[in-house]
Amino acid sequence: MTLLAVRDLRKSYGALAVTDGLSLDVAEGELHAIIGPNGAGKTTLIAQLSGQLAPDSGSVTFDGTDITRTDMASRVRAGLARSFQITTLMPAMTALENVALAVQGRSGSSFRFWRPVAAEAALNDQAMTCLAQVGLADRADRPAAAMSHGEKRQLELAVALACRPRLLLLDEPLAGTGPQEAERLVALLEALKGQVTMVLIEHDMAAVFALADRISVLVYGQIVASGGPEEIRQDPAVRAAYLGEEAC
Ligand SMILES: Nc1ncnc2c1ncn2[C@@H]1O[C@H](COP(=O)(O)OP(=O)(O)OP(=O)(O)O)[C@@H](O)[C@H]1O
Repeated sequence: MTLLAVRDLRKSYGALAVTDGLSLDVAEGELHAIIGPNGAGKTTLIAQLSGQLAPDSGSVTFDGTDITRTDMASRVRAGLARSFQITTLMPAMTALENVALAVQGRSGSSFRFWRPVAAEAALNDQAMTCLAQVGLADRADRPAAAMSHGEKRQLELAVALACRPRLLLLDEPLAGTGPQEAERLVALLEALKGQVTMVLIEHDMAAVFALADRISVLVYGQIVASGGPEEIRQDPAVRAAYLGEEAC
């Protein structure tokens, strides 16, 4: 089943068509990577999918509903969440508190019928589940500011998961991480596969080809190829436009 369908999306800055008639289908359950050279329009596309940026024309449909003109908060409530390059962690708060805040944000007033102590316990339980999902259960009491870069990225993922997304938009999750941190994050994303549909933008090609079920290649604002990792690796147009022989 197609969870996210993008049709003929267009966004220009002056004469520069950054998204140029882009169409894309993301199937429920898959990890769909979007790759492309610098300036191809990947971040601009994610911004339009998350609702941060309005397209000039075209449509975005999520789970059968047209969300092209829906704001970010409504998209998050509908199950479309974005992580990385946007999440701001509260540095002085612990990992648990950061995630609990996100759980509370998603739940709205649903905890108000509980006694305060029980409400806090339920909130923390849910937050702990998200921390455990990203391998940070033993860091629950650590302030975000005291965490390593890689741990912060894991925590951002836990915050995104607290929104219980059906589709997670991941914008360069490995950026700025060292080899060991990157390895841990890749293992984490691998473990999340199947639990949540993911759209991944990532420059680390080894990670992309290891993780993706399908890859779409974005060049000059258009998807020039979509397919499984092997298909994309062998595609002559992709090799010419982007990957380069040394990457194949
Ligand atoms: N607000 C803006 N105003 C004008 N031009 C912009 C704006 N945002 C992006 N651009 C231009 O649009 C093009 C695509 O940018 P975008 O950041 O989406 O590419 P990208 O594929 O994510 O690149 P990278 O891989 O380097 O992150 C670039 O040429 C960029 O300079």
